[in-house]
Amino acid sequence: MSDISGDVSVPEVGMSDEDFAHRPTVLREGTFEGKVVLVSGGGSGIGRATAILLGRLGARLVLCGRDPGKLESAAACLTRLGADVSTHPMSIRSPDAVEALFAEVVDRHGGIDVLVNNAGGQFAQATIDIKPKGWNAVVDTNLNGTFYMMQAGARHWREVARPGCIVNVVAAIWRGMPQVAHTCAARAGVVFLSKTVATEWAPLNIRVNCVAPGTIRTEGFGNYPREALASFSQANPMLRTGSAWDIAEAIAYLGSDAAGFITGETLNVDGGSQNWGDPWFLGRPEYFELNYAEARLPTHLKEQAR
Ligand SMILES: CCCCCCCCCCC/C=C/C(=O)SCCNC(=O)CCNC(=O)[C@H](O)C(C)(C)COP(=O)(O)OP(=O)(O)OC[C@H]1O[C@@H](n2cnc3c(N)ncnc32)[C@H](O)[C@@H]1OP(=O)(O)O
Ligand SMILES: NC(=O)C1=CN([C@@H]2O[C@H](COP(=O)(O)OP(=O)(O)OC[C@H]3O[C@@H](n4cnc5c(N)ncnc54)[C@H](OP(=O)(O)O)[C@@H]3O)[C@@H](O)[C@H]2O)C=CC1
Repeated sequence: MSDISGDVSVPEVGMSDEDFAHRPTVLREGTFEGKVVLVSGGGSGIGRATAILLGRLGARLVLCGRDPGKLESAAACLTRLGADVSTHPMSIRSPDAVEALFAEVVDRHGGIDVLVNNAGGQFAQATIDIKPKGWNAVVDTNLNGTFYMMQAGARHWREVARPGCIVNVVAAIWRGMPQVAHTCAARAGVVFLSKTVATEWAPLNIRVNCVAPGTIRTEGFGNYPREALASFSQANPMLRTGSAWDIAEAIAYLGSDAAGFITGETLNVDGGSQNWGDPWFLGRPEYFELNYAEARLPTHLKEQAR
């Protein structure tokens, strides 16, 4: 599949395992040799691409997520590529499940070197309509779940007195994200949690950074209506979506020794969405049409225009 969709209507979804297995990378073979890397949400999309890239670079992989089938399928691919991999079905929303995960991984692999907190997700809804249960589900996954994983990682590294590294996948939230306010708030929480613990945990030799993707074509796109997908290609000045590989390479960089003096940072991999463009998760409301005529202006703006 081409890197540039060239189609500003609806982007194609996803690169294949075959692409991930063979795509050239600037990262040196053996960069992660001897390292154990835990990737949450490693069964699909960005997490899967990251696991395959790191596996190619020598990492031993630990994949977690809720769906055992997705994890097994990713593990089969990694095994074919010669990587050592274990899978752990669980939800990051359960602090007990997170604790059990770390115990299992330490038991099986002897420890963890890099933690990639990629698991997450949301649903699109106007903020005014979000119910408490929906708000809590999204905050619980993206903020609380990520916190449990980060804290478990830090406790592990403190206990074994070994250096650690955390890379959190957030989103390019810097101008707000209409129609997904819950995830915007949760990701902002993760960014500032990361900045905070980057300082608190520096004495433990733990680095903490984030990668903020713009619109990246993955299986996750299947959760959004066609109108949203059309806007995803128009959410940045490059007028295209990114690939899971774009994010995997950024995660690999921040997780490697090449980024040894970087902590508390957020790397945007978003095609410039901070500067121009806007994704609409339910489609663009009429109010925000760019070529509106005065006749379509809402009453308060018509009055101002007179
Ligand atoms: C301005 C410049 C910006 C630049 C660019 C910024 C970057 C843009 C980002 C681009 C696009 C992002 C894409 C992705 O993130 S792809 C990854 C997507 N994957 C997912 O989102 C996973 C799918 N989602 C979920 O699994 C769920 O949403 C959820 C996270 C909530 C899972 O939790 P849980 O399993 O507990 O959820 P439930 O299904 O039980 O639902 C709980 C309650 O949540 C409410 N809800 C859930 N779904 C919906 C919906 N579709 N609509 C409305 N409400 C929903 C509801 O209250 C549920 O409870 P009830 O069912 O009892 O009512
Ligand atoms: N694609 C994009 O445009 C963007 C994506 N992101 C974020 O990047 C991350 C990866 O998304 P992407 O690869 O695109 O989409 P996916 O939907 O493929 O990935 C989300 C992953 O998170 C896992 N997950 C969700 N909830 C939980 C949970 N409670 N416990 C454990 N695992 C969980 C899912 O696995 P399972 O279902 O098996 O639990 C899945 O593998 C997400 O956090 C997403 O929100 C951010 C900005 C843009």
